[in-house]
Amino acid sequence: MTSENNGDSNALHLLPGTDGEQVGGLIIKKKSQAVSSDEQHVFKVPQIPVSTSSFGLDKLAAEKRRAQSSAAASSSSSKRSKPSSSSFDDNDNDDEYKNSSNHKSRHLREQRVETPSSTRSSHHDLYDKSRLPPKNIQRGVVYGKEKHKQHRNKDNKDNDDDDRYATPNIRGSRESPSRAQWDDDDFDKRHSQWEYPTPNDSYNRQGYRKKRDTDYYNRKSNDTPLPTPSFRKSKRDEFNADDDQHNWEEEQKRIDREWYNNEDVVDDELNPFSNVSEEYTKKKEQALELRKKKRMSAQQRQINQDIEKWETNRMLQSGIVTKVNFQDDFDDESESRVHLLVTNLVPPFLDGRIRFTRQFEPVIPVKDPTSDMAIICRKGCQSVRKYREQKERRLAQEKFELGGTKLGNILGIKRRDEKDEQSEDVDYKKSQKFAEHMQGKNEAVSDFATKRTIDEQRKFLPIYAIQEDLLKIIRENSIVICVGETGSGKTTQMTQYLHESGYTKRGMIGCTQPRRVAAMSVAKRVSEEMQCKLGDDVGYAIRFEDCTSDKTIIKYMTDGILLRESLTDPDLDHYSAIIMDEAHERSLNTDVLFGLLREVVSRRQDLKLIVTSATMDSNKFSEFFGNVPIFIIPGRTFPVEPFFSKACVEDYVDAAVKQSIQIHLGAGDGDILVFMPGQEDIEVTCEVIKERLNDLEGAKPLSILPIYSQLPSDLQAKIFQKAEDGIRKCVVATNIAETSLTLDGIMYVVDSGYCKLKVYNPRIGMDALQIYPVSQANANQRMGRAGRTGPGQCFRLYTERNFREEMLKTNVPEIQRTNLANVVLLLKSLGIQDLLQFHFMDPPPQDNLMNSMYQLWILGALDNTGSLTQLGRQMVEFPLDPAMSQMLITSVAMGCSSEILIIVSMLSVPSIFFRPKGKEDESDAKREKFQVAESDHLTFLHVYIQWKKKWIFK
Ligand SMILES: Nc1ncnc2c1ncn2[C@@H]1O[C@H](COP(=O)(O)OP(=O)(O)OP(=O)(O)O)[C@@H](O)[C@H]1O
Repeated sequence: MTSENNGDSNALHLLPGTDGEQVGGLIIKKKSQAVSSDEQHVFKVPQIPVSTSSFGLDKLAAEKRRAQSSAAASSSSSKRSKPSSSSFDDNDNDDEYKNSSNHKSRHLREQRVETPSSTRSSHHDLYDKSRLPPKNIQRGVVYGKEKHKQHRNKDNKDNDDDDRYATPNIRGSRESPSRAQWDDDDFDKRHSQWEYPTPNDSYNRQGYRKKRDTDYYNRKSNDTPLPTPSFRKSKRDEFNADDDQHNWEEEQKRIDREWYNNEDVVDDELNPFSNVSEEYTKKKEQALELRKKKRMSAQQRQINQDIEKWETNRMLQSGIVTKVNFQDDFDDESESRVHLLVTNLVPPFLDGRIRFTRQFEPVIPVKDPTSDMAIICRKGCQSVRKYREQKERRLAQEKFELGGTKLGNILGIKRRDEKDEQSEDVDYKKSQKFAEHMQGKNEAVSDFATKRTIDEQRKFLPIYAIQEDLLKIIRENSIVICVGETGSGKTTQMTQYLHESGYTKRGMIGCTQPRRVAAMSVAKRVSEEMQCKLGDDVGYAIRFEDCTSDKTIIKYMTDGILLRESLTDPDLDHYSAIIMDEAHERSLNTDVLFGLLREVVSRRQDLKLIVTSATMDSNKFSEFFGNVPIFIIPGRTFPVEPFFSKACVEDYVDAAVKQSIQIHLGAGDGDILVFMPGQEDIEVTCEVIKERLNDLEGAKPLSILPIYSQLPSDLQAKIFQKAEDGIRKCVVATNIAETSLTLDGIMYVVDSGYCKLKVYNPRIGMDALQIYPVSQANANQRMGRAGRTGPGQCFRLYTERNFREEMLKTNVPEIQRTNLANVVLLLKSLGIQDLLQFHFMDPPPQDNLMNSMYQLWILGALDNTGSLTQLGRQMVEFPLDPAMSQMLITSVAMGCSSEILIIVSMLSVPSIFFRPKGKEDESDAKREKFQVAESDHLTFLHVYIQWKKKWIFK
């Protein structure tokens, strides 16, 4: 087009201005004027609005205008004659073009003669609708709105700039906006847009339609072909009366208004909602949505949610969708993500290059993990499980007990008799006064004890016969291993023999025991034999309880106490002789004491060390101490007959109950001692025995007594007392009654074959109490509790094959299976820097040792070289776990030592909260009153403070 224009004067298109004289519109300059030939062509952004046609229609229009003006000059009447379709179109288009600039004002509709139409117009339709009954009118309006909406929505997709690009109407004979023509406008009916001469890119249906409609309504009357008779005119003629005509006109106006309100209103001025902002509309829509939602009932909402969930689930299941709310999940993930910086801090002295022990592999306290007994103890006892479930159910039922409630009163359900409960109440404050209970003289039960004097009883013991030989060998050797049957008199008699031989003139005779109860009960027995008050010549010392005095010459104590004493008195100068009793138990402290005492004896020639042991360990002990002599005490006090189970017992509680009842009902006089692994087993056994005896008619009464370490001391002491009215006693105990304990009257022992052992788990750094089969040595010790004051029987709830093939000969030493933090701290404080140089009878495994050292390093007790720090040195002084002693020391700097002291003290004794059987709920409720939500430790402190307040008040 540009090349054409270059040499043509017509290339300068001057469009006429609005007043005719003024040149207006777009002026397209010749290219030669605009740019020099050598200048490079630069495309410019087209000016909008531009009314020129890219197809040269503007030029065509100009030509036509010229032709028109000349034709008009020749014949003015030709204007009125029916033009050819093309000329009419062009003329029409031209007018529209002229009016396009002020088209806004054209939308005001005036009443005028309607263009006749071959088909019914929309206006006509509306008129018809107005004549319908009101119901139909309303329906019709609604229908019209909807229909119109559809059109509008369709049209809105198109360009809105139709006013700017007001394309001339070139539709030939379609001059009437009739319904038929409206329908014909449908683009689908066209073959192509290009069928029409103006393929204006801004052309669109709406624009076209609006243009056409507005043109139609605003066209001057003389633009309408006159010869066509007016439809309205003919209608109006039908009204004869003036009133009718007036009504008709009013009705027409109303229809018109309605039409404007409902039809395609293109002018914003007429649109009452044109000034409404989008924001307002949005708000309104949201409010409407909300209202809709609110109206939905909760039930319906839930149903909808469920349906939605179900659909999502189906979609996921079918595999169409693999993930829903991926973005949400992602957000949640990012919100909950926590960045952790994990630093593996290892002290230099634990870098793996240094060896600390000769024992590298951990030791499992079972001979064969696939053996029957090992599997049974892993599975746990069925009776215990069942009882636990029943108990929980019963407690749940009790919670919903109706007695005492309003509903219960209505139904006539009475509350349980509170008086009965009160009468069962025990004064639990007295419970911890163990020593008081041990002060009174134990009443003899057996013939052996009742019919013989103490002297006679002593002389009856196997050890009495070899007294001189024993004393001789002790005199000649610093260390002697003494082996003898259970009950032969090692624990009670040797101390007295040494005293009688004059060893107490140079110092005390100390006797260590692995268990507290044993230390107390044996001291009590010896004090009786020596006819002195417990704590005077004969006393005992256990943690937190020292029952000795300046006069004490024979001191029974736990091995931990002697170990502590070795810290302050490394050569144990207070002692002239030390008996390490029950050495085969291989407690942690005993093993450490072995190493220490070995050194002490080498330094002190006057110190005598006697180690008592079961037969199996004697050689090992002898070798450890340098092939020292082994002294064997021949014979036993009374025979004990062992009975093995014929088949392997799975439910040891049930078997023990049956065996105990059988003994009680069928066997001769004598008390029963049942060995169980733990507290829960004991409780269940006691309960089931009681239940079954109650069910039996004519069964003799039985005094059932439990004993375990967490039981208050007064209840523990009950096992040493004679049962009321001389009825049979049945003691159900853990292995705390296994060694050194003499319960007068025990003739029958029932051994479950299992015990609980503390086993250290290096992965979690903690000790755990787990059930394991006992060793043969333990089984013999258990059997030995019978036959001390008379012949006895031992019922073993395992087969002989179990005993021989599945049980270890002796215990796995505690040093090989527990946390060693305290031991390491102790050894370091004793100056043993290199643990390899310490003489362990059985060295601890590498993992246990390393973990314990790491724990101490974390607590600040060891430095980077593995040496004891100042803090570590202070920590050794406390008979506490390293963590607790560190807490206590740190509290001084933080000014809260009095509070921490209380907490640590309460943590170091058996639990202060006692849950009596059958009163667990009551006990828990009382405990809750003291509960401090933040911490159990603060709960302890709170309990103490409350107790102190009450005590001061009293
Ligand atoms: N409280 C007691 N009542 C009656 N007799 C007792 C009592 N204590 C000990 N005896 C008697 O003393 C004996 C020796 O007991 P002792 O504890 O010294 O034996 P032991 O050889 O140490 O046995 P174990 O190795 O089992 O500890 C018992 O067999 C028993 O006859």
